[in-house]
Amino acid sequence: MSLDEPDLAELERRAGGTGPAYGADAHVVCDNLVRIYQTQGVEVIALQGLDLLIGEGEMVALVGASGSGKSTLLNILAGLDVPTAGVARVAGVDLLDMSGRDRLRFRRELVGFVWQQTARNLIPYLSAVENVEMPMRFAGLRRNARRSRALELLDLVGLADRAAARPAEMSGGEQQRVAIAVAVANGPKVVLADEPTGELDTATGASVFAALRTANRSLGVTTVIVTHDPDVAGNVDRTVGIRDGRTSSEILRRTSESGDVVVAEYAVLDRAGRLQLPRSFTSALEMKDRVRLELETDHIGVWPDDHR
Ligand SMILES: Nc1ncnc2c1ncn2[C@@H]1O[C@H](COP(=O)(O)OP(=O)(O)OP(=O)(O)O)[C@@H](O)[C@H]1O
Repeated sequence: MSLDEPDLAELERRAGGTGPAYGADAHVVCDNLVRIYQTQGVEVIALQGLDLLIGEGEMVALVGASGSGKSTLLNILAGLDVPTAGVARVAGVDLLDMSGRDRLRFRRELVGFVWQQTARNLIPYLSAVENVEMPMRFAGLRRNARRSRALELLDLVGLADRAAARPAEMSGGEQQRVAIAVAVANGPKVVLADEPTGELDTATGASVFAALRTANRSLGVTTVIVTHDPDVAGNVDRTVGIRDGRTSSEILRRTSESGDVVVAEYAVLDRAGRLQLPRSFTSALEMKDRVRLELETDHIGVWPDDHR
């Protein structure tokens, strides 16, 4: 047998089709994720086979109309809700196959949260530094180590001088920045933020995004943010659009060689080759039910059905 020829194990692997699994290297994997809610005999399909891969250390925003499934997805990634079918994996942990104890450990050690309601993030009668220390207390870190790490994290989010302030003495933006320090206190692998700037004005919201970005870059923590903020694409690596419980579009932010930030929008092509055309495009050309496709050398043309 020549050296170039595959050996038996390789042939078996190819025959069995057991190549690397979808998203084998990704830090967050959603593969054909389905979540169906049953309320009073009525079924609501909140996620309809959603695919999403997020790399380690990436900062991604999830956007989409109200009811498109963003919070459902975030709650699943947080280990707070269980999908009906599909695969959901975060930092190597399979979220469909976990005991109650594993789930608790996952939520305490591997993920950090920032919620929209500032009051849900912080304990009102504790100072900023005591709030940041709280998760480390649960994790059993000693007092001195806790205090110095908490002060470091407050410095990271630009609040070194507010360590002694209680939540009521801080602005909404400052409270959310403390909440980011709390979320990363125990060194989670992933930070999940649900509308962290939802209650803030644009300028204050920008300071919260900046703090999330600093935490993401300096700690290397994968960051997923649900937001309605229209300017978010300029603040994150990738903006994923969710429509009707599926990923439908992506906006990528890249820095060109000359240092300019280039933002480009793409439609998502799923593994079955399905593409969701933007509603504004299909309605502008009155496309309905079916379209005609033509393969050109470097693109595919899509025309309205001319036999209607
Ligand atoms: N606990 C639940 N029971 C029944 N239906 C639910 C439940 N949670 C969400 N849904 C439904 O699932 C769908 C997706 O909801 P979800 O909250 O994930 O959307 P969203 O994109 O986060 O919306 P918003 O931007 O308004 O928060 C909606 O139709 C919603 O009514």
